[in-house]
Amino acid sequence: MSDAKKKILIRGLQKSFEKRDVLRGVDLDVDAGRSLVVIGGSGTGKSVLLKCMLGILKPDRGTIEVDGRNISRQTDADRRFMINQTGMLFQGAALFDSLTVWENIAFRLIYSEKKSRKAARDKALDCLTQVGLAPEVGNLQPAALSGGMQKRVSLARAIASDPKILFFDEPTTGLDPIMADVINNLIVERVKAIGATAISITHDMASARKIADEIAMLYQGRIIWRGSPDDIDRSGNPMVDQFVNGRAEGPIQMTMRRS
Ligand SMILES: Nc1ncnc2c1ncn2[C@@H]1O[C@H](COP(=O)(O)OP(=O)(O)OP(=O)(O)O)[C@@H](O)[C@H]1O
Repeated sequence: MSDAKKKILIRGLQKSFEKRDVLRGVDLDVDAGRSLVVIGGSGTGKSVLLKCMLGILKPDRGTIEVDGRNISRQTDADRRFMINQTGMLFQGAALFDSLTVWENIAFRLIYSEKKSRKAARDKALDCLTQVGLAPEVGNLQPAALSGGMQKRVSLARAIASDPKILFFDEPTTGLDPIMADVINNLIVERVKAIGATAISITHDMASARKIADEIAMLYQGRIIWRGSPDDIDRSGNPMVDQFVNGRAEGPIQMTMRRS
């Protein structure tokens, strides 16, 4: 597929904070309808990369194109363009405690898309069913739910607007391995069902293997390897190998910063 057909095309992305160069020229792209997972150690800049794509952080240099439109200048129109086609599952589920479950799912439908409460509630309950929860759950407060149920609700909220792009930020953090697998399966199923393009960031390799069509590894501010989940165990890259196998010994040295 030529670059012009890419859903998201990132070239030469740089972002620094004071003296710390976090992104040093990231090149990354994803075809429409594919699922790309970015892996990398703690503090390598995965969240910074995600925030640049979401329009929360402005890159210092480089471009981010979505459907051929450069959104890296992050004008109000660029942000609206992204918000209108994006759903997001946040690391900590990030549900509003003061709203019921269905109101959380329907929030954007009511306040941004101006749907009636009835239409938004119907859609929210449908989304709840899609993530394997009974409609009655819609009337509960988020605090009454387990962590796994909260993630399901967060996924229901992410898909409620039928987004063309879905972002997943550490979707399995805080879940036991079995619930993590349930969430991974749901992500794969729902992303395929709505035909969205998905970008996830995680350091959970089990999750990456499950939800990715392609995995890219971020290290020292650049993408150092990219390939299919089947190829990652024979990447031939010592950094990838160390990360995938979770070894303390190897070329990647973890540094502890003292404040
Ligand atoms: N707004 C900011 N101001 C200053 N430094 C920041 C800011 N955001 C991120 N950083 C720094 O950028 C680096 C990368 O952070 P980031 O959160 O992207 O890492 P990460 O790969 O997502 O890590 P983790 O897996 O632990 O969440 C860190 O050193 C962090 O302190």
